[in-house]
Amino acid sequence: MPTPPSTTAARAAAERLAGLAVPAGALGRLGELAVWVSSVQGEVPPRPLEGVRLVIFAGDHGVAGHGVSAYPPAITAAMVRTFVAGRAGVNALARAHGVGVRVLDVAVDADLSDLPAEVGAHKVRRGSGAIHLEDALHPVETTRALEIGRRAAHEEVAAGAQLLLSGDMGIGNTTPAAALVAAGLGLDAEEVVGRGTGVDAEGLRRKTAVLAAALARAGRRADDPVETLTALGSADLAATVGYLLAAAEAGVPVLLDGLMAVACALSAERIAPGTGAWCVAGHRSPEPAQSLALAHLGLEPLLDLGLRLGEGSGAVAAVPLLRSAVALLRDVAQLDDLLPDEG
Ligand SMILES: Cc1cc2ncn([C@H]3O[C@H](COP(=O)(O)O)[C@@H](O)[C@H]3O)c2cc1C
Ligand SMILES: O=C(O)c1cccnc1
Repeated sequence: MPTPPSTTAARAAAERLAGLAVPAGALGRLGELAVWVSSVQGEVPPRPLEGVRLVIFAGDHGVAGHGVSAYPPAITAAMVRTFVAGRAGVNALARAHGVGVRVLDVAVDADLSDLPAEVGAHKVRRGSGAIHLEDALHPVETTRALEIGRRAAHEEVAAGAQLLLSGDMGIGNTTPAAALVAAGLGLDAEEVVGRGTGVDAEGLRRKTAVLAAALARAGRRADDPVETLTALGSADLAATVGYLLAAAEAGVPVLLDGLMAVACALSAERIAPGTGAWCVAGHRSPEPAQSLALAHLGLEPLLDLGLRLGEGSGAVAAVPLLRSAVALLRDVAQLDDLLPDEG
């Protein structure tokens, strides 16, 4: 279990915030955010956030062959190549905001061995199982995927990361991610299903049926969070869970993205209660399952832009807000220091 963020630092940060040369409460959520950064860093004022790193976990999903996405599975491998080339949506945002990007092929159903070796060095399998028909993974693969994600986080922390973001790439992945949320919160398919890349009414019906069949197939196995990953998740989602678990254990804060990141944070919280305290929510996705999971974790997203891209984009877009919060609590004078001494 992760140790909680420092309450001593949070108290001292709240005191510093209350004394700033601004009207009480005028910094709104930026003030709260600055206090949170202090508490996860254990430092007042908080340190400027250097080493902000995004790891994108890529993989294919058997359900993508069953009409649950508006796009074909071949997009997954093409987008992995695009991340490596620096030309995806999240690359543009990451360059604008000084965020380092790394992509890992955990379970893409394609041969990407021509890409730099580190991309596919820990590939678990080619595609995860179609969860309405079969388990996503063999239990040994779940363990391996969790370990790959943990290792990625440890490597980033060892290289100096002070804030970690996770990204996703995989056509069809909003289906297993919604299944993780349904399993974690005891909800039905209809309550968690969303349009993902933009399926039409017929697609939404198919996706709901796939989700309902998957949840029925998993049955009581959904009561156990690791079994849930095996039955209803995927290798790339399990790796993301491992990444979030390791970040919290290392005491490194996490900025969450959309549905996949938040479904994995919910899974991580089920495995190791307290993980969510190390997370802040970057944005609200239109996917209902993301809002349901955020509410359960007690997280209120910073941005609400109608963004439904994934890749870590909503987290990267929120990085300037975290940096703004830190700058305010570090650099603004104390009101008492501006006033002439009395007496
Ligand atoms: C060109 C393109 C780039 C993307 N980047 C992220 N996603 C996002 O959309 C997919 C999930 O939605 P669904 O479950 O409906 O397939 C994932 O690949 C996710 O990363 C993309 C999707 C497309 C088509
Ligand atoms: O919530 C997300 O991050 C999301 C939604 C739709 C498609 N891809 C990602």
